[in-house]
Amino acid sequence: MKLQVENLNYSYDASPLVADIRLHVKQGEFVGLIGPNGSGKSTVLKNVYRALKPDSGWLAMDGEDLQAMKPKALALQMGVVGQENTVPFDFMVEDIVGMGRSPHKRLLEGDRPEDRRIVAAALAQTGMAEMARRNYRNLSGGEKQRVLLARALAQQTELLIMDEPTNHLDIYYQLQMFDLIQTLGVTVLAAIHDLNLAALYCSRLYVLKAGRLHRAGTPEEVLTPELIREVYGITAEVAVHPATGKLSIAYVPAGMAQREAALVR
Ligand SMILES: Nc1ncnc2c1ncn2[C@@H]1O[C@H](COP(=O)(O)OP(=O)(O)OP(=O)(O)O)[C@@H](O)[C@H]1O
Repeated sequence: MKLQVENLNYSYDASPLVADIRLHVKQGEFVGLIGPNGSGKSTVLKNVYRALKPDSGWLAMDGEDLQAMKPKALALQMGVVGQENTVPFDFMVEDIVGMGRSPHKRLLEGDRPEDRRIVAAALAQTGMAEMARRNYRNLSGGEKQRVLLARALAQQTELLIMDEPTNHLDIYYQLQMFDLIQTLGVTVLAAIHDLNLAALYCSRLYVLKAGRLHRAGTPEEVLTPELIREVYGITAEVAVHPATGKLSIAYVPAGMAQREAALVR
């Protein structure tokens, strides 16, 4: 399943918030969307998963116009792990994960043994099996995030759109979640804040700055100290880590850099 976004423009009010966004995710690719707070990552993703309607632009999955797709057809092909993780009612964890099966069922059809098996597998894969009967509302932020991933896994789509899917997770579950997603071999577009995680898992990155695409390329092409300074305004050292063979980024706080400079003088 490939995803194409061409010349996406979106504004919440009169001034354009994201403009001329063009991004492509090839079949099976894990692509990251990075950029500072407020740069428009969620806005782009919301246009992709149709929580927002583009002012203009063309978005497609395998060449099929996303905006013209019926909701059920879309839900069979695109799973979403969004930032918003509140639910209005008292649902049990397994109920929420079970919602991932609804696009696969006919109207009012109950759970089939296959659905129960898939839900149980998704709960096990995300380490939530023992909390299956807990009230979702009483979970921690990280546990909720794992439930929402489990729901997306139960949906069994070929494309996953994820908005900061690991921001509440401890480091074990951050790695476990991305490892798991990688082994699924599905196509992924994910907004990611942690540049080290992005470097570990993404084959390509798109960098947003103030609603515009600032750079695109492999982590090695994109995550240079110069770009990190341009986009985030901080000093960073970037090296290939011998243990992973991937880029590793160390941030140098401004105060520390000044003290170092003073010592050298
Ligand atoms: N419903 C809305 N109405 C008006 N402005 C909005 C709305 N939602 C978001 N914005 C603004 O749009 C800008 C981009 O927000 P967005 O959530 O897309 O950024 P982001 O890159 O995902 O940020 P973060 O890293 O903080 O999650 C922000 O300045 C935000 O305040």
